[in-house]
Amino acid sequence: MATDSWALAVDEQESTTKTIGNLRIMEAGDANLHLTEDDGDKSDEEEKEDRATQSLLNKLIRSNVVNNTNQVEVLQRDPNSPLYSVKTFEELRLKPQLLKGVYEMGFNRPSKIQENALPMMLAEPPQNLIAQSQSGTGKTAAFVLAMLSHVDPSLKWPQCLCISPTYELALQTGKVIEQMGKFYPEVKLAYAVRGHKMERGVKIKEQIVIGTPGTVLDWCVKLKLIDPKKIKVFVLDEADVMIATQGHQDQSIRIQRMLPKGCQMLLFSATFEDSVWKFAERVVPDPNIIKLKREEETLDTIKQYYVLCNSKEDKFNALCNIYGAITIAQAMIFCHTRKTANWLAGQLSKDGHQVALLSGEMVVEQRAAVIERIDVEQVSVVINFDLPLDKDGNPDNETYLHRIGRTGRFGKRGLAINMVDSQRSMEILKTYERHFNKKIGRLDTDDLDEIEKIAN
Ligand SMILES: Nc1ncnc2c1ncn2[C@@H]1O[C@H](COP(=O)(O)OP(=O)(O)OP(=O)(O)O)[C@@H](O)[C@H]1O
Repeated sequence: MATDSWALAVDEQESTTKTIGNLRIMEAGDANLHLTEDDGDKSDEEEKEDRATQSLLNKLIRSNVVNNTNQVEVLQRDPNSPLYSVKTFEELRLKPQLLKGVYEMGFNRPSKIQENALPMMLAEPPQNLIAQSQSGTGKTAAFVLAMLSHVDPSLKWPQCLCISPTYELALQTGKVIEQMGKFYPEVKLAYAVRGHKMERGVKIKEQIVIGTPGTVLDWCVKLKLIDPKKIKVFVLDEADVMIATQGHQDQSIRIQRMLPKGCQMLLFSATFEDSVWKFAERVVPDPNIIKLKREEETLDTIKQYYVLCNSKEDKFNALCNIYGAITIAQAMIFCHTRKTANWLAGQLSKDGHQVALLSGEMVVEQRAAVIERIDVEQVSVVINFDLPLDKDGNPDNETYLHRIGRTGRFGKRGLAINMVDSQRSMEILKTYERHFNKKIGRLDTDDLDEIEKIAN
């Protein structure tokens, strides 16, 4: 990212982020059409698993930092100490090889959360920190930089320990460490994750260890590969996802208890409900706290319409008419069930469209592969083949917002079309209209001139 595009470009990320749980896309080749399906009921277990999956998918589709215009809230442990914030990476006096790594990653200046978090994390003596900000705001990059800054490469034992809720998330963070530390090859990284079989008592020489709580605990206690007393920086990432997984909370606290006094404790979370907060306070004593409120999205740059239909065939015809009348770079289509999504994908493919399907039945790797091939910036039209509903069948404003929010980015005007197939769905549409206080006009898809007009 040679320009400041990261700062402009990314209000989209959170919307993508949020919706990924029920965003299921279909794909073939360089598809220009994505079909998504939201499956209704989920058990608690599935919900939990979804959180980690969602978090991983967010990371995979993101290439930019989320721009957030809200003010950062900083609560200092010692309110009398001066509050430092930086506008450049130079001000942090990083090791040259790390600064080079940062620039090589395309970072021109610290993100909003980094402006405050980095000086705190790099201060001497080390300060503890609890930081909360939505996904994509630069938390991972911040703590990776802090870990890399604190290690002494001449010492051949673990000095920084980072725990993540899942194997895949740990690998993703590991990748960031490797990228940022590209010009600092003396610093080595070990992965304490399942499948990485180690022999008892063989000491780990790598200075940074990243892993999941269970394996890290084993490496510290059972196998004695890590001496927890020598850890200088402890990072607990994705605290909200962490506590959603059975057992992780206790394991994390057990690890934290073994660390020496004076070890820097850092905890990060995308959300901050009470349970996360209670957990954070147990893990991080005397913390500084940094919070960045989530950016609220608006639908101001998006033109919204509805189309009256009687059946799914009718909806399909309407869709074909829309495609016939306007040029659509990429569309995202949301269906309520897998069955509808499959059926529609078949119909559209027959009609010569390139279609990509993301569905609940796909495993995370498949979904990730699909997502990586989709260019969210090219999405100019969002179609609710079925209106979003919560699991009780009621309107779901947040999902509506996040679906529609995928279009109309980067100053372009976006287009959102809702298919309405019953009195009930009309009522639901009206509630969306009232909630967002934005008119949703009727579109007659039999009138090609009219469709052409809305695209201008
Ligand atoms: N200062 C920066 N300038 C430009 N890009 C940045 C900056 N900091 C981070 N990024 C990029 O922004 C994206 C999000 O950053 P990061 O992963 O650190 O966010 P996060 O808050 O940890 O979110 P998540 O937990 O979902 O990963 C990444 O692609 C990262 O490379």
